[in-house]
Amino acid sequence: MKEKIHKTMRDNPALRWGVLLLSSLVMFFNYYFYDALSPLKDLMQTNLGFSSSDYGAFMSAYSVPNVFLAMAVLGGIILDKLGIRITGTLFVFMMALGGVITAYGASDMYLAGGPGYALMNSFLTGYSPSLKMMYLGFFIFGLGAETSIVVLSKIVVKWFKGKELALALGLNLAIGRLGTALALFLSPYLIHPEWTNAIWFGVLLLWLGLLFYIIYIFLDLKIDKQVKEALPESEEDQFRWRDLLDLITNRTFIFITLLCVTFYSAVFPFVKYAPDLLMNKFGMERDIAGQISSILMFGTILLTPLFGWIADNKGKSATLMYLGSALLIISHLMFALTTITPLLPIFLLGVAFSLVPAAMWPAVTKIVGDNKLGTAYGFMFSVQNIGLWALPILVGVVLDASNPEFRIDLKDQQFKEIQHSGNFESTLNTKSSTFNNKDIKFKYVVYKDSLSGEIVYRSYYETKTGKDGNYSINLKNNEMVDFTNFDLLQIPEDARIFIDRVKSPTFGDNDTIRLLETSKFRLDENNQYIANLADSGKKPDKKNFDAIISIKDAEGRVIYSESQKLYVDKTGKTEIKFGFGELRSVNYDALNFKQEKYVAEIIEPLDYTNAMLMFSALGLLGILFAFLLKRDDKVSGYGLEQPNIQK
Ligand SMILES: NCCCC[C@H](NC(=O)[C@@H](N)CCCCN)C(=O)O
Repeated sequence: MKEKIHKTMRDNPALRWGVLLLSSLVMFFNYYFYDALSPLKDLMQTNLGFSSSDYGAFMSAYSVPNVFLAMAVLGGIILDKLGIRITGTLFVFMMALGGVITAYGASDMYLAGGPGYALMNSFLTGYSPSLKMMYLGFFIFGLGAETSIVVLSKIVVKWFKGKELALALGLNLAIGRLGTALALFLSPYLIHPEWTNAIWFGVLLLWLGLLFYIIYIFLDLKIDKQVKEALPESEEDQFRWRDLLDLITNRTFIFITLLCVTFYSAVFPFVKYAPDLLMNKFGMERDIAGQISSILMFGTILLTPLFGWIADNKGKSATLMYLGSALLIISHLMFALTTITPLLPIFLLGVAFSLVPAAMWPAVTKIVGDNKLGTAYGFMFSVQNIGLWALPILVGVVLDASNPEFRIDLKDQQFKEIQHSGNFESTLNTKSSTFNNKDIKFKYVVYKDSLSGEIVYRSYYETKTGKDGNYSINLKNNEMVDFTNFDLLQIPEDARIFIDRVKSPTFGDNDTIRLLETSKFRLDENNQYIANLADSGKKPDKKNFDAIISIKDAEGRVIYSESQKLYVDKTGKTEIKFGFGELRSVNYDALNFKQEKYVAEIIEPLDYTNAMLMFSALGLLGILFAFLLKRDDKVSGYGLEQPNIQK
């Protein structure tokens, strides 16, 4: 008798791949937010008063629920009981909520005593209210994020089992990793005019993720109806405590789990510090540091499928993991002990981060079998999170201990002298010789007062150190002003405003067209000014255009200049809001400092040597577990060196 074939939505390729796209985008947003704050470490230090230890503690909050509440395991059990729709919505919502709380904890509204500030200020008073609120936010985000990864993987399995499952899971992970890469790349560009915009953008993506998940729910409802009619309910991949017991008594599984925790602890927490390492050790600009860090992730997107193919078709998974662990040590040691171009260790790390995951996750299926896979991954995630929790804290503590005096608080007298002469001399106070005879970059920050921590002026300087780490600089030659409080500018009566249209995004000074030059302007109380371009007869050809707006004194010296996108209406009017664009330069002497009111500090580059040695030591542990795994495989006969695809 001919068997009746039930076609379901799974058999429609467009729908199946559409579901993959939806779930992968949620994964993308999850990974994006996880690393959106990594290029902002120094901004949390200057704007929120974080130390490196505070930053590390905040970053590790993600893993607290997964370690102490074993959320990755518990989430799996909840998923079995409540199903994909309720569990997924709950946990994706937690991510989005956690994102809002994190961003709120850094916002001006909160810092000005907004809701929750007093409460957070009432306990553990040694820690700032911002740190506590942001910790809570990242905790809730982590609570949602790890279980969401389990739910999203389950969705992919649901739609692709018996079809292109390996490819779909690979793409799902690749798109997630793209999220990390893009966060590292994009966040440095989103800090203007307000640095917290980079966090809020990540929050926006998380809510978009929730919307996509809700759209998916309708498809899930429909397919469940179809599958119920077609097939009896499968119990095989449900969580069972007995499976967990089997797993933790399996030596090979324990070795691969230990490799998982040591390996991932030397990568994900490293990424949290990578942009800051590049800015401090190599004096890079934030955007370049973000771009170079993101190469690591972009590289894995290309290389992981390649190594996955090798493991599938040629085998040698245990050897690949061994090799990956060795590369990890080499790369971290390069960062710790050499000043070789960071592109090389980043590239090696990218290869390592492709080799190990490509070989590891499929190898688990050989050790535990398909029906225990959910439990095995949940357990591995929970153990892995111990490393993701401990390492950021440890690295932060090591950084603070190795750089006890990297902030130089300027005494009143020194501040006055700088106001007068601009000159500043010092010697870098580190124990290593990393900063001798080297181009370094440091930051100069002036705060309104020590209590509010409100920044008046912040700029970056480059100089060369001598053989003992000594350096001198003229702080009034502001090389790159990052922020200034426009309200404090003293604008002379005879000042002129200039509006120049930027012709191309990669402009030089000759690539601009002057649209307006006038001395007849008045700024209102919000520093706004409405200009009429029709008066000058040079209306731009577009409604929205990139402009440089500058204020110069009668001698033509720039007092203030920033880039902004302007909008011109039909009548030629355009509204300029000073202080909202990307700052280009400010004249230090025009800042109306009242000397007795301000406090200032120099922030020197951090010495990362010890922190990187710690990552290298983790790599060493990884190679030990990879060796034990490879040796054990010969005895246990799981065939980790055999191709995954049996011909
Ligand atoms: N099928 C398992 C895929 C795991 C991929 C792995 N992700 C993790 O291990 C997560 N527990 C941690 C993610 C933290 C960053 N969002 C990966 O290689 O990304």
